[in-house]
Amino acid sequence: MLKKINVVAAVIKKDDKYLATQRGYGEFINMWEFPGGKIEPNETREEALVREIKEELDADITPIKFLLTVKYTYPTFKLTMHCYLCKLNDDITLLEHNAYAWLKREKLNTVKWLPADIEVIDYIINNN
Ligand SMILES: Nc1nc2c([nH]c(=O)n2[C@H]2C[C@H](O)[C@@H](COP(=O)(O)OP(=O)(O)OP(=O)(O)O)O2)c(=O)[nH]1
Repeated sequence: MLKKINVVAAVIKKDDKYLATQRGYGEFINMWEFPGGKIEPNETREEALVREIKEELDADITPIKFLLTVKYTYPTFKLTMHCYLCKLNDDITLLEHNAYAWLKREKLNTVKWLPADIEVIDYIINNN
């Protein structure tokens, strides 16, 4: 049995652009993602989102609405990722990532996303 990982991801939109961040460590280093991370026990998804963005980007966000849940099986784990549209209330400081980019909808495909994120990109392109 593959282990299961439950993650929240913040789709942060400012004007007509979306925030993409480039992983700075680990197995998927240099691939792009929506910032976020694992949900801890006794934490709501919204609480996990706010905590993770504070930890990773030193920024305060407000979750606005649930977008979609993506399920993806990696070679070593099964990922469930809950994605929320969020508003950024701060400037960001990269504490764990290598880089960030604000991408318009038509430029979302210009970075190398983690495989699970392709479905999120398709969702954004088709629902905005
Ligand atoms: N945050 C985030 N993780 C993603 C995305 N797409 C995707 O496949 N993942 C995977 C990569 C990681 O294996 C896992 C999330 O782990 P994480 O590394 O961000 O979580 P974390 O900070 O809580 O944990 P850790 O690395 O400190 O162990 O989900 C995404 O868009 N955002």
